[in-house]
Amino acid sequence: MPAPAVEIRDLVKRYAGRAVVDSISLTVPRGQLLALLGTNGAGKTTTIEICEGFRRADSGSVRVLGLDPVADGARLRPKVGVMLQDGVGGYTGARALELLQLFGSYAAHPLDAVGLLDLVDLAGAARTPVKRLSGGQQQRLSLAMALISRPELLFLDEPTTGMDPQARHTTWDLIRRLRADGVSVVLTTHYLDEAEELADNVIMLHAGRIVAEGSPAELTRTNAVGQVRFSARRGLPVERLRDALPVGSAVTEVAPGHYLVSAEVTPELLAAVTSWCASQQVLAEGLTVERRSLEDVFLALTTAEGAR
Ligand SMILES: Nc1ncnc2c1ncn2[C@@H]1O[C@H](COP(=O)(O)OP(=O)(O)OP(=O)(O)O)[C@@H](O)[C@H]1O
Repeated sequence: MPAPAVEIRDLVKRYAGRAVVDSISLTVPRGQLLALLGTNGAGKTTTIEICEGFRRADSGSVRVLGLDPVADGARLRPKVGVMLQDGVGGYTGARALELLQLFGSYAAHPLDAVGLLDLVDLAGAARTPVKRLSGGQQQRLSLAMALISRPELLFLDEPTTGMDPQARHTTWDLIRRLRADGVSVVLTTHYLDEAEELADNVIMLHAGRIVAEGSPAELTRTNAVGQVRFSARRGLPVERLRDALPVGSAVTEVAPGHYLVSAEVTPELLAAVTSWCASQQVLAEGLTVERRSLEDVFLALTTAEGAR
């Protein structure tokens, strides 16, 4: 069995005595995509830059494709693609295609630079100096630079920040294709829909610690209470409806004739709401179900943590 793509145990990184990564452990199995979510300054970039060998840990162990990112850096680099937050920062004088070809020249079996530029929708900008590319175009070039060496593992630091919606969707499709080809991916993002769309697993970081982890479905199921709304005549006895629902449900008349049920949303819950209404000769109109998104879970967890 090959070693996991990434294996981190009890990782600690301190600046001026303050732990900005505070005893984090995680594993990314081969071929999977992990999304690291977190508030600003949560420690996402620090964690992945330690995995990339750009920063050193104060304690804990980090193995990337079974190797030590610092001691085995020379063996690891050809296997790993890295997209930094400011990926083309140092190369603004070069033209897009030239820069990509330069990166390809470092790799043993590079992808074709022209084809790759096309894949990230930059064929028309091949001869444009990098400094004249828009922010979103620079991001796409930076992604191509991470891909040209055919990496086994990709680190993408906020890959779609600054992209327009169309470019984001193109990038998501590309990431999905890479993942389908067996490439392992670790990405950081502030876009919770991005994590929900792409990730096998999500880790939420706050102030250097993991506050939640699981698949997007697990996180939204286990950490979230959903909502059911409906309209009916005013003044229904909400306590009696609540008593007919699973323990932990709450029912309020939020405005005259408008009702809100907060509970874990299951088929049984909906059946219980509608059958109670039927028993009262009440027609529940405009019944809607709102499942909590990853964003709701994230806000709830980080707000609660922040308040401690
Ligand atoms: N070289 C450094 N020296 C001192 N403090 C640093 C250094 N690098 C990062 N930090 C601090 O470490 C903390 C974590 O930063 P990091 O960049 O890892 O967070 P992040 O989760 O990637 O944040 P963002 O979402 O804002 O990019 C921050 O408080 C940051 O100010």
